[in-house]
Amino acid sequence: MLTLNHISGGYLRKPIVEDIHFQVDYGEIVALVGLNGAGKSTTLRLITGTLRPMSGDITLNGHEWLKERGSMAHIPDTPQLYPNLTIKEHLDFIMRLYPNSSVDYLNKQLERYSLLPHLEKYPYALSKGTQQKVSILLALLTNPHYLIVDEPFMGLDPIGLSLFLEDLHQLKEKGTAILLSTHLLAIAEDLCDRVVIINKGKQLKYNGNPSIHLKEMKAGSLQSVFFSMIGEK
Ligand SMILES: Nc1ncnc2c1ncn2[C@@H]1O[C@H](COP(=O)(O)OP(=O)(O)OP(=O)(O)O)[C@@H](O)[C@H]1O
Repeated sequence: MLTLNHISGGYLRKPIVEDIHFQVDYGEIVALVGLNGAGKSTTLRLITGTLRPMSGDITLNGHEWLKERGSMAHIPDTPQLYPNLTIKEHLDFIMRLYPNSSVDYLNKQLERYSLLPHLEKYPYALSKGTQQKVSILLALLTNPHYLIVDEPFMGLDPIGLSLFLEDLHQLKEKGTAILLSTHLLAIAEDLCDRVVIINKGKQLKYNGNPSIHLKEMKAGSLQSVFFSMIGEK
């Protein structure tokens, strides 16, 4: 499991998030939600190693983060593709780095996400949503034990969104621990097992718990619980 042990972190020595403490179990999908600027992306950057925690630590399966880092995949909010590589070259690169990736799976996914016409193109020639699909596929090909996804649903068209939701369900079934940040509370409510709320850099507690177990949530929708927890109407 992915464990955040009371981590704090930020930029230029200024803490943005403080004392964040929760876990994501294997086979579980957890959503990180909060208003703009609450600290969701900062928290995800601490987990993926783009930022170093100022205090606290992160463990993967009880081990030091660095030792297990290779089993984590990340889908950033803005696709980060290499400008000088075609889509096919990106895929070849990942297939070489992860020799256990399946060519059949790759071909199936290229077809499902309608990426076959784009293989010889460079990233700049693709729409944002198509770049997002490539970014998703690159992460899926690594067969991750931990998947960290920042705002995954925004650029996707309705077909891409439904395919990606299917893939997330499938990864969950296979036992991947999935953490995603989103503003789409209705999707989070449908898809996720638990929700962690961050407000102004602090993690809010729900009935004394570090997260909301959606199955056990009694009062109303996630949206109404979210608004009442952050103190908005
Ligand atoms: N690279 C950076 N340097 C300095 N401050 C930053 C940087 N990135 C984010 N911040 C600040 O950290 C705070 C939290 O930002 P963060 O991106 O983590 O929020 P978020 O919850 O992901 O917001 P959103 O929902 O708008 O994406 C904001 O005040 C933001 O201005």
